[in-house]
Amino acid sequence: MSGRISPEMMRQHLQMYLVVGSVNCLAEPSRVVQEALAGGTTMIQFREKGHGALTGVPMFELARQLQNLCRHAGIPFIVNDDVELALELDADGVHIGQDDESADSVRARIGNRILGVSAHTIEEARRAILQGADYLGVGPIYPTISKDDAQAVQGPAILHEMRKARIDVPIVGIGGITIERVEEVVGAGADGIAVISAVTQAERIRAAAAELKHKVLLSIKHSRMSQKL
Ligand SMILES: Cc1ncc(COP(=O)(O)OP(=O)(O)O)c(N)n1
Ligand SMILES: Cc1ncsc1CCOP(=O)(O)O
Ligand SMILES: [Mg+2]
Repeated sequence: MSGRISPEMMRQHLQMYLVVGSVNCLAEPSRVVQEALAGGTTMIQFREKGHGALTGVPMFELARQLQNLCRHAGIPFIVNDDVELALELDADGVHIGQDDESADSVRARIGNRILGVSAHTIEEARRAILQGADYLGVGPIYPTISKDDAQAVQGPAILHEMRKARIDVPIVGIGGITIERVEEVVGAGADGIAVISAVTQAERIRAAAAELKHKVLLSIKHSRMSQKL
C-alpha cells in the first residue's frame, strides 16, 4: 500500500469485520473463513487466542492459509496482537489493545499498514488517534462469550459519547453483536460491526455473514437519512 489507508476506505472495510481463530470455529477455520468471505465479509482479523489456541508452525500455517483466502477475496487481513507475525506474513495490518505494545511503537514498526486500536474511553480514543490508529475497536458493547478478560460491558452509549466528543475516525463496535443489535450499534455511531460468535457459531456461516452485512448497510442508510432530517 502506498500511504496510509483513507478514512473512507477504512470505513468500508469495517462494515462486516470478522475476528476469527481456530478456538472460535465449530468447522474447519479455513472453511469458516471461505464461507464468511462468500457472504461478503469486508475484513478479517486473525485472533489465535484462548484455550487450545495453536502456536508455532501450525499457527503460522493457519495464518498464511487465511491470509491467502483474504488475498483472493481482495479484502484486508489483520493480525491481532502479534506484530512480529504480521511483519513476517506481510499482513495488511495489526490490531492491538490497551494492554498490548503501545500504538506509537506499533505504528513505527508497521509503516503504512492498517493499525486498529481498542479504546474504551474518550481519552484512550484520543491517544490512539494521536499515536497513529486508522480505526478504533470499541467494546464490549454487549456481553460476550468470546473473550474471558473483556472489560465491563459499555452499551451503545459509548459510541454516542465518542461521536459527541468529535471523535470522527472510523470506529467498529465489538462484543456480543447479533443481527438484532446491528441497527442500534450503527445508529449510535459505529461504521460497522466486528463479530466472532455471530458468524463462527452460525449453522449457515455464509448466510449469517450476508445477513449481518445487509443489516449494516441498511442501518448506515437509515442513520444517514435521519441525520439529514
Ligand atoms: C476490532 C477489535 N476490537 C477490539 C478488540 C480487542 O482487542 P484487545 O483489547 O487487545 O483484546 P484481544 O482481542 O487481544 O484479546 C479486537 N481484537 N478487535
Ligand atoms: C475480541 C473482543 N474484544 C472485545 S469483545 C470481543 C469478543 C467479540 O466476540 P463476540 O462477537 O462473539 O461477542
Ligand atoms: Mg490485544
